Amino acid sequence: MSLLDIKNLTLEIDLASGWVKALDKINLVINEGQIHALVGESGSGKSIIVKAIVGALPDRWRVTADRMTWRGQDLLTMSASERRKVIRNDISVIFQNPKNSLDPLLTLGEQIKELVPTYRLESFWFWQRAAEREKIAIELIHKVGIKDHKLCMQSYPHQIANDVCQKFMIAMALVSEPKLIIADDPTRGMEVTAKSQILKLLSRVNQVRKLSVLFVSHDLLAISSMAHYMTVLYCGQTVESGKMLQLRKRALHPYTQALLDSAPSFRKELPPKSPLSSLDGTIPTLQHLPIGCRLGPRCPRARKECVVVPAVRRVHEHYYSCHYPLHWDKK
Ligand SMILES: Nc1ncnc2c1ncn2[C@@H]1O[C@H](COP(=O)(O)OP(=O)(O)OP(=O)(O)O)[C@@H](O)[C@H]1O
Repeated sequence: MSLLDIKNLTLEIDLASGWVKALDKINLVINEGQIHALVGESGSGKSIIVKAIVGALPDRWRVTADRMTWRGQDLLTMSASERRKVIRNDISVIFQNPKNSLDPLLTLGEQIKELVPTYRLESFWFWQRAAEREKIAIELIHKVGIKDHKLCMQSYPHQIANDVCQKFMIAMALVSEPKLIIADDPTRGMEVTAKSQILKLLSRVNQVRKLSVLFVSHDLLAISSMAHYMTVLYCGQTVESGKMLQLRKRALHPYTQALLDSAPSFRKELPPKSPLSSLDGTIPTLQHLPIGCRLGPRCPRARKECVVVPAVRRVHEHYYSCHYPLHWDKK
């Protein structure tokens, strides 16, 4: 059974100009033990999908879906408190800017110890429990590769470097022994070494603990070597999803291909100093969404049929939404 199963998730936002569909029939399935990459340009709706999963959207926004289940339980019909309980027990989220997610007035040690769930404590007396919390926190801090646990635990969020803070967030995410970690662009703005350390850490967590990871990023290159499965978003629509290797080898959607082509490492035949290819134009704002396939105005293969939203098609485990997919030219 899949952990998370989302079918046709639609999110409408009320802007000054009226209601707009920020997410339009999004599909996302995450299986146990899988690293799933959710990829798309800035503004494609990755963060609001994360917020929709954990139920952190403003109440006035309209969320509908044909199916949105967590381990078979329907998230949409659950009461707010039931849903909070499910999320607290099973899902941990790591946000883009780790320092914004921490309390600036508490030391890191105080914050991680507070998160240790009581079921992980064996002692009865509170002073023994405090020591147990400390032990669990230190173990986790070491596990994520922070050597000086004392310095880390005594520091306030503003006193530590961003990459150490992100590793610490991963330690915090592991405290509750979740089934799924959602990492919302955790390496954004980091330099290459720090980025690769965070990626390796998440990959190790996945292998050692069999933990599922939903890795949200606009950086296809960063995650392509670690993710098993990938879903590509464009402007609030799912354009393609499938096994990472399959998508890299034979993408069917022009947008996925454009993303792959814009990453130098996927183009081995590229002569030095030649320009990287990219799609013309930019992602539209919510106020100016094109009708039908939202890639239409930027798509090199667009034809008149593209004013109708393409249905999801399936080839084995590979899903795509395009009237004129690559390699399948209509006569
Ligand atoms: N609170 C909000 N009010 C109005 N529109 C919003 C709000 N939050 C997000 N949006 C809009 O929803 C769309 C998707 O935003 P989202 O932050 O999910 O994109 P993203 O893919 O995560 O981008 P990034 O990679 O930059 O974080 C954008 O057009 C954004 O302007």
